[in-house]
Amino acid sequence: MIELDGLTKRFGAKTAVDNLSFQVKPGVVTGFLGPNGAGKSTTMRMMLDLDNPTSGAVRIYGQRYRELREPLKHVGALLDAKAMHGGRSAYNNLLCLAQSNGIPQRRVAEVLDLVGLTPVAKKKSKGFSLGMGQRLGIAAALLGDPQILMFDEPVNGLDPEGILWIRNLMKGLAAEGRTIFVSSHLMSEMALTADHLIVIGQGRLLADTSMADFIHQNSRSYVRMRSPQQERLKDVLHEAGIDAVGVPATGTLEIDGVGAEQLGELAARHQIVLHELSPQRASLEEAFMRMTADSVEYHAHAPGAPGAASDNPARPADVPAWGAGFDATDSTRKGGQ
Ligand SMILES: Nc1ncnc2c1ncn2[C@@H]1O[C@H](COP(=O)(O)OP(=O)(O)OP(=O)(O)O)[C@@H](O)[C@H]1O
Repeated sequence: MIELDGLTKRFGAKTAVDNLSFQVKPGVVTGFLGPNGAGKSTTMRMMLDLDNPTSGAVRIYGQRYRELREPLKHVGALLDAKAMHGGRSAYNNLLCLAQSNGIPQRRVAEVLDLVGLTPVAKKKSKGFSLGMGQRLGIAAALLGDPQILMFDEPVNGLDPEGILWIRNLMKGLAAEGRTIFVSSHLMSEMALTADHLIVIGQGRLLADTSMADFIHQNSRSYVRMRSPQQERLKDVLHEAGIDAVGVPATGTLEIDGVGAEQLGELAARHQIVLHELSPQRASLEEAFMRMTADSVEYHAHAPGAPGAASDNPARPADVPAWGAGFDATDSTRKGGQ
């Protein structure tokens, strides 16, 4: 269990983290989300005592991180995969960490095997690719077999097989009763991995809720209809007092607040052929963009970019335009740090 109580961090006039209070509980994967500059990394650094809070506190098992004896046995963290000593081999990097934390040497080979780096264990880590560096960082986090694991952008640079591997690893570790806290910009990945979400914007807590509730509360669900008799269908819906919004790009109608069953039966009564009748479940990305729209500091202004279009009411025009490009551009940026 990790507890944050009124955690605040100011850099001069800038309040990076603003009175954050939440708990990260064991047995589930907790995702940590927020737009660029929201304060995620600063929060994680304070959790690990790498930065001092301006006020407030973080408690891990009721103690500060720096008060933990042999901390790697309690908390494993991947914050910056480049933190390794580049001139040392993967094996020696982990061996140094193990020795300074009273961890048996045999554990080094175990974690290298676990992350798939055994074949390059003797190679200097400065020659590692981004993905190999991530795996080495994850190996370091796992070294002390800790109950708490914190990962900042763990899938950054990993190939699809690596992404699947870390997803299953995190879920497996949570199923063992460990506390898993993970930040990522990859919304689709977060939706598959996290059970619970902490969302921050401009340093402040925006949500502390289950994944299902977050999506439910922050997004619109609707039914999509497509028919070769679109105009007739529109008229029938209109006569029934049902508002339908046309989406020219897809040639579909979108209907809020009426179930697919009712719409299907209405169409059938009027002998209208349907080519599509599908309830739309909102994505985490959409819910996230709706919730954080007001707290995004760095807006992209790409004319015509996905998300800027106003023809789809599921993604309103006031939502920032970094929609589909967000994952890719941001993980690249992170990787360049
Ligand atoms: N050492 C520092 N000195 C001054 N300002 C800082 C420092 N570290 C972070 N900040 C500022 O604090 C805010 C929060 O930054 P932080 O890196 O924690 O955000 P983040 O949510 O991790 O962002 P991203 O998703 O872009 O990595 C930003 O405005 C950042 O510029």
